[in-house]
Amino acid sequence: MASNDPFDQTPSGFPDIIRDLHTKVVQAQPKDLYQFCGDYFNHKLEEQRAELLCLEEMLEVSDEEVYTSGAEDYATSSQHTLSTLGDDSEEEDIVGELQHIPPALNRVRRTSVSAESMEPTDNGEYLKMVVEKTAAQRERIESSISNNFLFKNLDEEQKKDAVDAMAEKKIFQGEEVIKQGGIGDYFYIVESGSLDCYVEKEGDVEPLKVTDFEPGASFGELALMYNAPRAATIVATSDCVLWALDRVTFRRMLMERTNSKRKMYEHFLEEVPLLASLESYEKHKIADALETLVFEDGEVVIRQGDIGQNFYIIEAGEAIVTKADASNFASQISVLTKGDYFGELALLNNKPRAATIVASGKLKVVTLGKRAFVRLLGPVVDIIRRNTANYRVISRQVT
Ligand SMILES: Nc1ncnc2c1ncn2[C@@H]1O[C@@H]2COP(=O)(O)O[C@H]2[C@H]1O
Repeated sequence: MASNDPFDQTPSGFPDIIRDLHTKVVQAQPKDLYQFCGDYFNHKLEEQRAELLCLEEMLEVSDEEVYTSGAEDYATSSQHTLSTLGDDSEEEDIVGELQHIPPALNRVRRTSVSAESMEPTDNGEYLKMVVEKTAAQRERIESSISNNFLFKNLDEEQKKDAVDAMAEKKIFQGEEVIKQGGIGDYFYIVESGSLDCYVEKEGDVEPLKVTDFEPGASFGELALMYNAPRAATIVATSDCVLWALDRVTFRRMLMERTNSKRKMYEHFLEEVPLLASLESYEKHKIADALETLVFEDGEVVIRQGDIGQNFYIIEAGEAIVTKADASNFASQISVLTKGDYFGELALLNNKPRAATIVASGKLKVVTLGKRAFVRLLGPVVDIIRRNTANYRVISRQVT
């Protein structure tokens, strides 16, 4: 007779997982149990993903490719695994292991990777992903990431790790790179081509295009950051070259900073009137690109007549706007406070700065470069243009 005890259905392996977690909990005595358990499972998922990526790629490439390329890299961490590849029974074990991967995880995307290894760090704490590539490919990645805000504050060593870990992915027009609801495997940077991003909400007749991506843009971070299903579908609108960064490297290198920047600016950006019509995801992308600057009382932020490259929003404090007439007589036009913006005219019309802005007391601003201004504030440029009409009125009053 079939047992009614639900614990009889416990999948094999589960008690071991719980026992291991239990041991770790007893050792760490965490204050926040849910967070600790969440972190534990995330870590396990990352380890599993890293191993699977490595195993899959090794099974795909020929032995010759594996042994000849990056032999140094394999010498330590992967030697025992590689040395088993020639042995049929061991290879079956590896294949068997892969077959136990949940089907969606098993659908790891193919890249034009010739060989890939996981390299132990000096302190042996984690493994680094190394995807073989040519000097020309490295140069192309370096140039692509130099256009991307998330990579801006990495030190040289971290940049090298990122370049090592990236894999080139060629996409044809019409191809779907990410499917909403799918599992997050890679974070992507666009080297060339363009892609559209669609979100389908429950009850929608069809997916809605929410944004598009051009060279220098990146996408695919959400599922990796939050261990959530893919939040959007991304389709190439032309042939594209993308650089794919695996989930483990992304989380180790970029997640913390991205997360903390988005959190840091979240509240402030919600309160900026100019950005009120933007979706919260668009505000997150703005947060990625923002830099905070602090000016002391009397310091000039922008000077009339200079060539300007930046756009500013006031985070705290006040700024005084003055404009000089033809005889160089300066009059105060207005006072800007928290949430107000300035510096847009020079970016919109490629002309020198039309006024001088000076800090009145301590002034904290966030700034966006011209490229980010164009890319991220595109949806509100009409509002900005409409607002500039006011300046013309003010400037007529002054002159
Ligand atoms: N409005 C949006 N909502 C959700 N994701 C978006 C949106 N616009 C762009 N995206 C990107 O689309 C990606 C789909 O995969 P991810 O959920 O991993 O990460 C998502 C974001 O990088």
